Amino acid sequence: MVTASAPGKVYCFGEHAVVYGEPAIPCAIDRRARVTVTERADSALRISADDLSLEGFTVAYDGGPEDRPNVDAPESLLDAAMGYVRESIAQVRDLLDRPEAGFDVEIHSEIPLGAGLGSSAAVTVAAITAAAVECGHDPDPAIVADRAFQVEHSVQDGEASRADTFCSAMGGAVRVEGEDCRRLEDVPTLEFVVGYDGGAGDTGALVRGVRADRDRYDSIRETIDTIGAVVREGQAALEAGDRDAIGRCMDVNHGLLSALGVSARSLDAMVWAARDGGARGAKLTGAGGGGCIVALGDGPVRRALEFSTACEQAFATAIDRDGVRVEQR
Ligand SMILES: Nc1ncnc2c1ncn2[C@@H]1O[C@H](COP(=O)(O)OP(=O)(O)O)[C@@H](O)[C@H]1O
Ligand SMILES: C[C@@](O)(CCOP(=O)(O)O)CC(=O)O
Ligand SMILES: [Mg+2]
Repeated sequence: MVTASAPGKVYCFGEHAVVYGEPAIPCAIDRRARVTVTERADSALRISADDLSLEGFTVAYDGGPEDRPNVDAPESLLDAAMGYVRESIAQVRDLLDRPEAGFDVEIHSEIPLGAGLGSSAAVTVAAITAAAVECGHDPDPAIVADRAFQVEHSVQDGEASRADTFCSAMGGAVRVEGEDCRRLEDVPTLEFVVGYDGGAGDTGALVRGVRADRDRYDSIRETIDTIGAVVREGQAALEAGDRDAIGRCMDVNHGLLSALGVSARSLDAMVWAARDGGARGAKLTGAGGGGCIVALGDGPVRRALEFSTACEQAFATAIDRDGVRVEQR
């Protein structure tokens, strides 16, 4: 039995535009998904996920060619909920050339689902690591990041960048531009507050919507280019430790994400509540549509968010310098 954990993330800058080759800078945060994997004597896959918004359930796949789950829930719901774990196991079977390997997989996560904090990447990175280590193979985090990207790419119908998965595997602040992924070592300790509206967005659908508009409108292509320019300014601000400049870039980035159509009334309300509470900058994080915002600030910002009717939960968080970790083997 092996347990691995991997962090969620916030985007300082660059979500959505990163899908089209612009740079992005996500930061790992101190909220983790923990996945425990035990190899089975047969080739079945049994997944237990008690934090799922569908109230938590266990599904078992028989591992045969049909490979259908044995629980009574609509297939589309199960596929959406379990796709990341099934594909993670498929990647490990491929990596280790063990197509018949069977596993019990148990997931516990502190990261709200579909809220822009990268729960899917964290679950995927932790599941791949735990399953590989359980089979006696200690994978390099860069290999895990690449395999986890393949998972997100396939589950999200080809609509994924390497940003979330690389960040979760490596930890810290990272910069991703196409295939070029690296850690940023000179980023100061930043105090973030996350505001969560209790809702979620559909990452695949939101990315497809932006892509359709980008194919149709020059203004959307230019907005995406401009997000790239903001990320470059934001990187310089981060490396200089200039919090006012970092905050300004976050504010501009939020405006540009609104222009792409991926914000929401609740996200805008939380962004303004955070700014009213003294945040140096605030923006939505992740795919948008609902879920979380990230603000640069501390206690007063958290309290301002708690008073906002749009906000269901607010918490302080910090950059987690650790990426994926084997917790128990
Ligand atoms: N605790 C969990 N247990 C099982 N699956 C999870 C868990 N957390 C996340 N997932 C998977 O990730 C999906 C959410 O990913 P996504 O829409 O990309 O949003 P985000 O990555 O921003 O949280 C969930 O629908 C589910 O498939
Ligand atoms: C919109 C996007 O840039 C980030 C999605 O982040 P999240 O899954 O909402 O946490 C998509 C991607 O980079 O794969
Ligand atoms: Mg995701």
